[in-house]
Amino acid sequence: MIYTVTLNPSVDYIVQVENFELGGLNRSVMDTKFPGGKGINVSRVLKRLGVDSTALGFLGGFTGGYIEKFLREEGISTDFVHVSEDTRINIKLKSGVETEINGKGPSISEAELDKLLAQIEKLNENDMILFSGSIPSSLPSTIYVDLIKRCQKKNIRVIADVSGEPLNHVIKADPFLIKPNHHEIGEIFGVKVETPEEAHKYGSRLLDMGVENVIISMAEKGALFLNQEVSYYAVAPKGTVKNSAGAGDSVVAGFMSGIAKGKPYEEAFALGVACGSATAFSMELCTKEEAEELLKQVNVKPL
Ligand SMILES: Nc1ncnc2c1ncn2[C@@H]1O[C@H](COP(=O)(O)OP(=O)(O)O)[C@@H](O)[C@H]1O
Ligand SMILES: O=P(O)(O)OC[C@H]1O[C@](O)(COP(=O)(O)O)[C@@H](O)[C@@H]1O
Repeated sequence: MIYTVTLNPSVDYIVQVENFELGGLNRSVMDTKFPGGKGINVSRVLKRLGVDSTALGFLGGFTGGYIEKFLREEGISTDFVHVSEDTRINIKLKSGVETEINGKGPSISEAELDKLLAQIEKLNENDMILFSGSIPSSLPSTIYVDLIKRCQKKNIRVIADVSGEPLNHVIKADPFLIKPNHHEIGEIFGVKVETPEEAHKYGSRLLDMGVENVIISMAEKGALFLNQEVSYYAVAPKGTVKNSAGAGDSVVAGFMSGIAKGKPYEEAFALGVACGSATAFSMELCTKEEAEELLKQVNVKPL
């Protein structure tokens, strides 16, 4: 079974304003909301690709209730720990450019965390688990390392999509796969990463530190896949961006679905890139049909 863990889910409030004026009264020309948070997006895209997963993490309040109901209506299996504070709302403001305000999220008590740890203890060797997204402020930045180690003791394959300080910890915990974007990998090494060649250079350093596989996504420039045996680069398909929130999560979902179906890394990676771009070109997460259509344009080359 595949498990996705979202410690800090969100309701994503997507609002479009023409000529946004800071400090003024702005009225939206379009607004909508979706369940969000990285693992949740991955579970939703996996479902569309025909792969089942169970979504874990913390949900609370009316926002948490909305997410849980939405996921169940999509046929996604969920087993969230219910917490006393409300799940956050993240604002995705579109006005020519995309601006995001992500909330800090509810605080998680020790008893609530213990419930998640007990769920992890029940997982089995053939399971695959994704840890992704920010960490609620009441939990330590090393929490993912603790969770990863518990999974590794059971030989569970661990994928992590995290950023900032938690990423610095996770890269030392020998995960099966991480998926930083080019800004996030640049932050690890205190450099700017702008070209596939630069991404390759710093991705290789992560492999030397013990990470088994690395996908570095580079928005409109596409993505790289690296491990000790191969390095691939895929240029992103061309199209008009409607809402890029969830594009990175879709790369992870496409790749995980390929792995779950026993495809070689090269194919799983190509599907990941197609899913990422298909999500960027739609208001919501990509459908299977949209991803398969774009897959025809994804050309994976050795780098
Ligand atoms: N402007 C774009 N044009 C085409 N594809 C895009 C664009 N933005 C994102 N993508 C696709 O989505 C993937 C993930 O995007 P990226 O912005 O790097 O991830 P994240 O959301 O994690 O920051 C890219 O590898 C690419 O396939
Ligand atoms: O946990 P974080 O880092 O605040 O990110 C949460 C946000 O990221 C998303 O999961 C989208 O992530 P990506 O654009 O990286 O795929 C949103 O749904 C959510 O609002």
